[in-house]
Amino acid sequence: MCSTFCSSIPRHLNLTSMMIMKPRAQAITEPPSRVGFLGIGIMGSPMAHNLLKAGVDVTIWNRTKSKCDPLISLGAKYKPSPEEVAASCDVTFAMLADPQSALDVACGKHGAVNGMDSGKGYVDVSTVDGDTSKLISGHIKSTGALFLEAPVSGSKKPAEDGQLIFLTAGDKNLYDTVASLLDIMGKSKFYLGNVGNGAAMKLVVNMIMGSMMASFSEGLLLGEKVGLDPDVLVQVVSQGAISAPMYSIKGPSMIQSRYPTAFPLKHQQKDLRLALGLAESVSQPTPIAAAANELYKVAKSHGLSDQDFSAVIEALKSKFQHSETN
Ligand SMILES: NC(=O)C1=CN([C@@H]2O[C@H](COP(=O)(O)OP(=O)(O)OC[C@H]3O[C@@H](n4cnc5c(N)ncnc54)[C@H](OP(=O)(O)O)[C@@H]3O)[C@@H](O)[C@H]2O)C=CC1
Ligand SMILES: O=CCCC(=O)O
Repeated sequence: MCSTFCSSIPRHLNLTSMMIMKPRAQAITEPPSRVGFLGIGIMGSPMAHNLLKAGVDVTIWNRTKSKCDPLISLGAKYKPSPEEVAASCDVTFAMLADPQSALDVACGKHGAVNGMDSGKGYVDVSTVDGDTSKLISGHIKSTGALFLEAPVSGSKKPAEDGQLIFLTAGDKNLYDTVASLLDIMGKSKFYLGNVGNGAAMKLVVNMIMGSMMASFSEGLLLGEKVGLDPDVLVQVVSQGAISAPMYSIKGPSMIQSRYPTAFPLKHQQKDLRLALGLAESVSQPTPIAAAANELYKVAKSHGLSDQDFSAVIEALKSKFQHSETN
């Protein structure tokens, strides 16, 4: 029985991966007593808030200080640099926009590396490529500290609800140490082995998601042009084999040309770009993701970077198609 089951698991995941569902009880077992959080944006803010609500001693930093104010008023401590946060905490989380900002905050002037030491840990939950993650890991580990990459699946609402999915890789000791913190912020966590595997898993998942949203956008607009009721189309899609929460959650507002930001379009395009780089590195053809990436680039060029990624549908509307060809 086991050999049949085990042989159905991809070989590279078989020995190093495991998924642990969130235990029902939320008890914290020996958590790090002082936790840092760098990057208080759409995701970082609710994640740090959930730690605070669970009674964790949280110290925060954000490039734009004003975004820290609501959490400070709820009891978070504040330090004026990543270095000072890392120096004052046992474990520091980072939720930054992209590879460059993740690198700057970890390794730049007054970066977290300067405050790290043996006995401390750094958990990067930003979505970056494997090479960036390995670079940050190398700098952190050169101080004697431990490193875990832990990008998340799930958006603003799951972050608020403590329902994220952590895709972790790196130091298993640190994974074990922060497990109870991940359980506060998420509903499940995967440990995937060496640094780079968490980033790769995240990029593959978001590559699929970006293409799905682009395809959904085409379907909505085609349906509308041939006279179908878009609300009924969303219902039909939501009940069949291609049903995905994303369609029923985003569809109704897309029909009204509204894109309240949960996952910024610029970050989805960044993830497609990084996923295409990953595919290139192993000569894997990804023509659908490449076409989707072009669409997100068009949307960005029309000022939609900070809208939700569902705004990619705008890039398919005739006003934008015409301006592209004129
Ligand atoms: N939103 C979502 O649904 C999800 C996002 N992600 C990923 O999580 C990460 C954060 O996303 P999200 O919270 O949505 O994004 P936001 O744009 O809301 O937050 C980005 C954060 O990065 C900081 N930042 C950006 N550039 C720099 C820089 N040069 N130096 C220092 N700090 C910088 C921002 O600081 P400042 O406030 O000063 O601009 C902010 O704290 C991204 O990697 C994204 O791909 C993953 C899962 C879901
Ligand atoms: O990186 C963003 C992912 C958003 C989601 O998983 O819903």
